[in-house]
Formats: sequence, C-alpha cells, structure tokens
Amino acid sequence: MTGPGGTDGAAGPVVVARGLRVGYGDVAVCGPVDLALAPGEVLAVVGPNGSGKSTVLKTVLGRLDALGGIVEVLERPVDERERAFRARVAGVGDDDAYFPGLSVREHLVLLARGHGVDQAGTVVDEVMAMFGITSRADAAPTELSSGQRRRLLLATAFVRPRDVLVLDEPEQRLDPGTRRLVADLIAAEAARGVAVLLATHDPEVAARTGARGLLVGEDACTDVARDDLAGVLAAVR
Ligand SMILES: Nc1ncnc2c1ncn2[C@@H]1O[C@H](COP(=O)(O)OP(=O)(O)OP(=O)(O)O)[C@@H](O)[C@H]1O
Repeated sequence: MTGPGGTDGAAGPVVVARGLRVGYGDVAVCGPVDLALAPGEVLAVVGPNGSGKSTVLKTVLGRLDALGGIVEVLERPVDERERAFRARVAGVGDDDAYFPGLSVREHLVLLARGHGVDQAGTVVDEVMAMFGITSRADAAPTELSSGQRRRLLLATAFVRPRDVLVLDEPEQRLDPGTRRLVADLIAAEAARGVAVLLATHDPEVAARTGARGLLVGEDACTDVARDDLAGVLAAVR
C-alpha cells in the first residue's frame, strides 16, 4: 500500500518517542513516554484530567520543548519551524485563534492555499459540508456556537495535506452524531495511511477509530492493547 506521502505500508514508525520527558519549566508532568506510531495506525493517549495528555501532544507537535529524551516525527527531531514538518503534520489543539475580518470559508481557503492545495475552494466546500458548517460559511468564527467553532477547528486539519494527524480530544464540545462522524473520519485517515495520534476520554471514539492506547501516569506511561482500551477509559479518573 502506498500512503499519502508516498510511504510504503511496511514503513517504519513516523512518530517515535523514547524516554521522552514532557512538562513545563523543568518539571515533568508525567512518567517518561515511549511510543512508536506507524503510518495507518491510531494511538489514543488516555489518562485522567491533568495527567499530561495535552502536554505530550504539544511536545510531539513541537509547540513545547521536550525536557529530555527523544521525540522524532517523520524520522527527524521535532521542529515545527521546518517546512517539511509543517507541510506533513496537521495538529488540532484547544486553541481557537482566528484572523479578525475573515469568514469561516475564507479561513479554510487561506489555509488550504497556503498548503498548496489544488482547487482549494472545492476542497474547502467539501470539508465544510462534511463537518456540517456550510450554512455558516460566511459567518465570522466568533459568531459560531461553541460546537460549530470546534467543527471549524477540526476542519482546518482536513483541508490541508497530512501524513501525521495529531488531535487533542477531538470529541470535545461535539454532539454525539458529530463525534461519531469525526471518529469515522479518523478511521478513514488511518485506512489511507495517515498516522493518527489523539488524546481522548471517549470509549466510542477509541473503538470506532480502532485505536490502541497509551495510558499516561505520574510515574510511567503504559501501553494499552486495543481490546483493553474501553475498560481502561471507563476506569480513568
Ligand atoms: N502552561 C502550563 N504551565 C504549567 N503547567 C501546566 C501548563 N499547562 C498545563 N499544565 C499542567 O500540566 C499538567 C498536565 O496538563 P495537561 O493539559 O497535559 O493534562 P491533560 O491530561 O491533557 O488533562 P485534560 O484531560 O484535563 O485535558 C496539569 O497538572 C496542568 O495543570
């Protein structure tokens, strides 16, 4: 199988962490992280509120410096300033910052064009329809409901090229139908060879995406098999 970036199905991992320490200042928020994520795989980072899931994701995205250990994406040390990194790694966090004066559609077209997407307008219209925000295309993001803004934020990852997709609690603020839609979109991404790293509290998202897990703990981070993930999520608190 050839993946979106021309990667072979049997290719090695595209996200690797070894003894990775993440945190703020010089204080680690959780145990060291070891993971390897290959094209077409979904890994769900799970754990209680405040355990460090977002911090792990931000470090993988290069938005936060590692305190120690190794983190590599696409076989290079993480550096979000690198053109190849920005071109191939799509991340959605909690932050919704928008340009004043641009509509929903204009935001998405700007992003798609910035990434050199052919027929950006058509792609954006398809993605807006997929996320059910077409009727709000001409609105400013500030005029959207909280869940609609979340749909827009997720849409930003789908209007641009990507080999690695990093999503922080994609289920946040979404109604149940949209949560299922997003889970199915993530599964489809994996099926076409994208490596997906996500944080979630939602057993349904974990199950529908076919994710295996990484349980983030204070002293250690532990691998969780796919079949055990729903039980671990139910027990997390
Ligand atoms: N900017 C920051 N500066 C200092 N500490 C922070 C900062 N952001 C988060 N923390 C702390 O780091 C720890 C891990 O936070 P993080 O947001 O990674 O948790 P999480 O597992 O994603 O939680 P949740 O399930 O609530 O989203 C928490 O104790 C939090 O208070």
